Amino acid sequence: MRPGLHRVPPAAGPRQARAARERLPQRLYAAHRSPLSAPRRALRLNRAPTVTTARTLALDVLSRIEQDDAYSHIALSNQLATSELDARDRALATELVYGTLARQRSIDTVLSRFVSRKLESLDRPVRLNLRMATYQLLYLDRIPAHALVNDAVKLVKRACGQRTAGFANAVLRNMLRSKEKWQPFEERDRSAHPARYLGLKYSLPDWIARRLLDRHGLERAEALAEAFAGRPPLYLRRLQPLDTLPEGVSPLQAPPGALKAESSSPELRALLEAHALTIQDLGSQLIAHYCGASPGMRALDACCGLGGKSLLLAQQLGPGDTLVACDPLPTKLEMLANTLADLRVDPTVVLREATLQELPESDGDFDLILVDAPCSGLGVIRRHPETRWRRSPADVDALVRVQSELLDHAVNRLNPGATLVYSVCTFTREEGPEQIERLLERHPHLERAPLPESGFDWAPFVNTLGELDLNPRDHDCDAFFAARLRRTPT
Ligand SMILES: C[S@@+](CC[C@H](N)C(=O)[O-])C[C@H]1O[C@@H](n2cnc3c(N)ncnc32)[C@H](O)[C@@H]1O
Repeated sequence: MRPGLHRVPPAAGPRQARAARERLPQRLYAAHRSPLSAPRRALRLNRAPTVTTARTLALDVLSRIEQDDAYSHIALSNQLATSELDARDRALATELVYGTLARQRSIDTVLSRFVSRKLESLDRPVRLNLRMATYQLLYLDRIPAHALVNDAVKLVKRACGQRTAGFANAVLRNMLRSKEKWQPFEERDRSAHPARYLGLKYSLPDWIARRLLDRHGLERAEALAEAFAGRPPLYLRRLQPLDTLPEGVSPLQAPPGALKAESSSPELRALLEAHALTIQDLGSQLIAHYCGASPGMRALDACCGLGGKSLLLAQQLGPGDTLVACDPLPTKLEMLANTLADLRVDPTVVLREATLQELPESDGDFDLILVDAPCSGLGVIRRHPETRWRRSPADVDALVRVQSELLDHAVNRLNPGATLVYSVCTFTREEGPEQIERLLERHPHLERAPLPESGFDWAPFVNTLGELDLNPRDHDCDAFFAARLRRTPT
């Protein structure tokens, strides 16, 4: 272990710790599991295909996501790690997984016009094959239609036999002949039933479409829904000085150290492995800068997770300073410890395996606290498209309660004049601006804090209250909300 890095054992006994953790519903809590805890189970298709192709790999991943509640990015990266597909096929498999998940509602609407039974009653390999083939027909024009239909039918035959393959063939050939039925939404719904229109066109559950409409009105909600349906760029952050950047990687104007890559490459993967670079969305980088950490501060990253933001805070603090990074999930802290061990950072970093509620008094109070709270995650649905089908309005309500409890605990640990930054990767009003309004009402000694001196212009990223309000349409990054508050000096 490097000097300056202290791993601290859990603060509370197992029963106490479990009780604190149980305040967050297990399903939502697990949504932040680290890649290390991904289940590595065997293929579940009826018969294992003999040769792995982009489509068989994508189907296997889709099957795990549906059957095991796996997370798309984890299931896909596990499969790609053990496959020998070339770069082109890896890209196609990735496109098929994310596209089929992201467009699922639109796909199923069209597909069900050609299948007389309920789609849920079809065997999984048939349903997933039909879904993936429909995705390619509706949204990808570079793959010849007849070739992809033949391929889908062959895969159904291998998984379910000749008779079912005949059924899949009939469905897809019928679809090929009836292009007039390929539009999932009705144009007239745009004004009459805007939530359904957005939901069917951009493949969102109605309740999420309604949240966008309530907050932004139809024009802007549609622009945002369209942006959320796209694929996200690959953003990186420089962790260590580099003489040259890999091909296809270029620096952004702001914030400092932010990079954008055209695609992955072996050279890039080697730099990530060596912790010279890290993958981090532009929005997440901006939030870390928005904290305004500087030498002389005692800082707390209260929900540090894998430590995307802790690393930047650690790089901004000085020798003799302390950063406490706290999270109840040990696998995440282990990954953060591994990264920190490869970096030169000045402050002492204390990794605390605990909930914020369990953080011992002896850790003291802080000049800066970041609460990057568990949230509905709707701002990152481009990266985790299955999230939109797994969340419900009741989850948002439960998370709002968890967030306000975390914030109240954080407020109690602020030194006079200290800064509190609250952030979430979602766009619901309740988890964002309303959470802050209620916090300010509950704690009269809190006030809004000015923007930090970060060496770049904050204007493109903040609203009139100085809150970070990021989205894929205006900023080409995930949707994040963050607010910066200050405890009054006395
Ligand atoms: C949005 S994620 C944090 C992401 C992280 N800050 C980053 O930049 O990579 C929220 C984190 O909160 C943690 N968490 C959940 N309940 C918590 C609690 N009561 N106290 C502290 N952390 C909690 C989860 O384990 C999860 O890692």
